[in-house]
Amino acid sequence: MTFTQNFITLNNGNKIPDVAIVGTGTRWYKQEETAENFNNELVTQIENALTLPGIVHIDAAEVYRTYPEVGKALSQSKKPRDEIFITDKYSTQLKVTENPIAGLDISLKRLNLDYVDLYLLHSPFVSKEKNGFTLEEAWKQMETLYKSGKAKNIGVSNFSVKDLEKVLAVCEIKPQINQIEFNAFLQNQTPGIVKFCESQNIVMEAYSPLSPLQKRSDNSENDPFYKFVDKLVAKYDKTEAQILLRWVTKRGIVAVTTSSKFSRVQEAQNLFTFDLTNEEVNEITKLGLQHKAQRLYWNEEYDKFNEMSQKV
Ligand SMILES: NC(=O)C1=CN([C@@H]2O[C@H](COP(=O)(O)OP(=O)(O)OC[C@H]3O[C@@H](n4cnc5c(N)ncnc54)[C@H](OP(=O)(O)O)[C@@H]3O)[C@@H](O)[C@H]2O)C=CC1
Repeated sequence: MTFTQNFITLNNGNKIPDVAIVGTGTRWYKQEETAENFNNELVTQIENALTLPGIVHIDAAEVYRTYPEVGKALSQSKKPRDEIFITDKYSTQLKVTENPIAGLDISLKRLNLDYVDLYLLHSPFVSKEKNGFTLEEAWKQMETLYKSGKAKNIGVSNFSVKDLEKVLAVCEIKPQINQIEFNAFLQNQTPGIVKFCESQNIVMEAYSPLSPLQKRSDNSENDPFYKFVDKLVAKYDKTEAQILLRWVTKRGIVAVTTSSKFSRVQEAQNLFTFDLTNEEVNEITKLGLQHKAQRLYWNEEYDKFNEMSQKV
């Protein structure tokens, strides 16, 4: 079987692989980085992912404390650098390094890289009092990194319309990406964000794309959403996860997933061996919207939007 991979073109003309197959947050995330909690399982998972065909997209962040594992796996891989797409994020919420410019310099050294493919501000929760710089100043630093070539693309994460408007008002380089929580049970992390990003040509990345599988009610077998997904599983001979990831990509959004099982990492990289019809995509959207919002991250900040998150 020939391998195919899909890409989305960003607003600067660069391309991004449609799925990130190893997110190094969530199940791999650590509170602190010590020799004792070095995770060999994660190294193996990334090493295995790097043997897969095509460009392998890895999602990292300074706050995940996984640079030692990512760095080790990269150093042992024979995959050429231009077949690896590395995303990294500057931690705005919890101070790890002084500012984005200092942060990326440190992570490049630690990962033994000359550049990352995508650098994101991890959240919009930045203030002069807490961080020593404003959101607008943080974005200016991101632009400096872009111009220096240390970040081939730059973007943001968990940004609302209001946050993006602040950046758009001062930017010379528009964010290429907004990485948000997105899945059938949470179709707008914050009010109107999906349509706004589409109108601004800012590509979205969906973390927690498999939320409907991660957290499932006891009587889900009678639920029309899962019944429809199972019908597609039988029709295409794919897993539930592949159906839901493919739906995200059919919505024009990059899926950011992860797994402790290599078979699932492989399934995610082999996502483009089938297609969903427009009717099927619309039906998943519609049945998903009938669910109440299921938000797994940034609850304190965004639970207030739960009702609006399932209105598009
Ligand atoms: N910018 C941000 O603020 C955030 C970014 N992220 C990024 O996104 C990445 C992915 O997020 P995450 O929420 O983990 O992504 P997913 O929604 O893809 O969930 C992955 C989890 O789903 C499980 N899973 C996979 N297939 C199935 C299945 N068929 N049934 C049940 N469970 C299944 C996996 O378990 P198993 O290991 O058993 O396969 C794994 O623990 C993170 O690692 C991080 O890099 C995440 C959160 C916030």
